[in-house]
Amino acid sequence: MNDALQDWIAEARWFGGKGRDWSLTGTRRVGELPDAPEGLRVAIELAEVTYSSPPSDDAAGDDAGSAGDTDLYQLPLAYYSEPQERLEHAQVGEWDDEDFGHVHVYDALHDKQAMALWLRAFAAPPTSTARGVLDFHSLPGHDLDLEAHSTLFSGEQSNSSVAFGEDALMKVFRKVTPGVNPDIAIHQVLTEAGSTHVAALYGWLDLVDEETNTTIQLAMLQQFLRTASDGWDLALASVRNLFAEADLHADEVGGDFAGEAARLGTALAEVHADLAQHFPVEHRDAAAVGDLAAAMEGRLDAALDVVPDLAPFATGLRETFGRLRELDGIEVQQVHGDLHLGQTLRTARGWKIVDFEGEPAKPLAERLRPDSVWRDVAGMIRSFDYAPRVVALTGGGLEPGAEADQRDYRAAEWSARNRAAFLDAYTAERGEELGAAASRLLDAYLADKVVYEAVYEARNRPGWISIPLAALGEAK
Ligand SMILES: Nc1ncnc2c1ncn2[C@@H]1O[C@H](COP(=O)(O)OP(=O)(O)O)[C@@H](O)[C@H]1O
Ligand SMILES: O=P(O)(O)O[C@H]1O[C@H](CO)[C@@H](O[C@H]2O[C@H](CO)[C@@H](O)[C@H](O)[C@H]2O)[C@H](O)[C@H]1O
Repeated sequence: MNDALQDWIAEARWFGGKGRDWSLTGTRRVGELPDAPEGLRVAIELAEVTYSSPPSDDAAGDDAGSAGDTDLYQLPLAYYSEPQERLEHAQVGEWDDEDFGHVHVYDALHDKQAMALWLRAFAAPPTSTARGVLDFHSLPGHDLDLEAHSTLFSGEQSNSSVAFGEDALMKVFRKVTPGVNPDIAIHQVLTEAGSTHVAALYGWLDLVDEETNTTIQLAMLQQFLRTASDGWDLALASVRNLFAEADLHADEVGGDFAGEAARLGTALAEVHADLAQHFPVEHRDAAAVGDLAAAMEGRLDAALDVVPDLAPFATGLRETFGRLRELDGIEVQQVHGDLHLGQTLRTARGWKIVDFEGEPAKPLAERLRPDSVWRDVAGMIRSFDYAPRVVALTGGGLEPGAEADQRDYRAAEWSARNRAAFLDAYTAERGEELGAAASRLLDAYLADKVVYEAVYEARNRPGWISIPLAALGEAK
């Protein structure tokens, strides 16, 4: 196998197999972009990664699989006959290619020349492409700016996003699976329903894979919310303002977030209503709710192996999950599935919610399964708990002379204030009170999310493991 390609995948921030033993067991060229200039070929490869060991554990929502499992990753590559100095930072390697001869290979997403081919293909879908069938779809109602230059986003992402000028944003899905991509399906439905809470979908790219007789959704093109502010950043700024004025209450400080939290609650309720109208709403009977409780208990069992510090909270958590068994049944529908403040963008025209892919580590079938709306509500509420704790942990904004316990008091006040504003607005928009059954469900989803976070932090940000543990300690 191609060692350069394997090394490059291993280092990529979107590669989800880090920390496991794996190897590149195959690459398949599934499509070539038409109309490349002389000296350049641009192709999409599917790389098959095979794991040689099971994951070290199997905890809380992390479906890393077992030995022998494979994942497919999408690699758009630019093949140049001559080296490209301007693309040195995006170099994959240099080798003899069966079709293209001796080539200098670069990550195509960094290359403005290569990305222009994608944009043109969306604007005027080619009838066929060399190898495989790359099927470019465009929704009516938006003329793409074909002069726009591409810029690759640099954030920590599980996929790769490329902005085209100020006009459009293309998200290239990295780990791909045959079948419907929920991000595309949900954006399409919400765009066509006229929702004001998502970035409008402009188009998407399917691979009609003749070898396996399946369709794989490769990329999504949507409205670029260029001037939007990230909800997480806004929340942190609000907390810092509060900490800098330790004598004042959250509602007395400039930058109070409660109005935004309420608008977020309304936006989420509107999105849930649109999703309920356009995707199936199902009833889960008491037995199915028992299965939900059992799944949460199972995730806790697995999490205890990874985070032994969860042990003192296990009995209380089991009681919270067990109380689900007293419910007669619940309604489920299409939801976001992985909602937190980092998935929200504040624009001049209100809040937008992004990334409807669900938890990327979960298998596709699970991500498409209807779930309770309270999963999304719980996700946001956990974010309101995280924000002040993160500011405190990272030493943010404590006024000289202020006591840490005063700051902790303020932190709890900030979380409670925004949780209440969000929840009140959410239930008001749905036209219902938070009844006993909903409250029980919300508590269970909150507990399930904290358990998930303990594992997530242990694996990814051990310095932050105190955040979910402290939340559990205070709830005890
Ligand atoms: N339409 C958009 N306009 C501007 N920024 C966006 C848009 N959609 C997402 N983003 C930002 O791009 C980043 C990655 O988006 P996301 O959909 O969460 O990708 P991933 O699936 O890789 O996690 C986030 O910081 C998000 O705020
Ligand atoms: O954005 P992703 O879909 O990859 O979600 C994962 O990473 C999130 C962190 O970026 C993580 O969220 C947790 O930390 C957030 C602050 O960084 C906080 O706002 C969330 O409430 C908290 O759950 C998320 O759990 C994980 O799935």
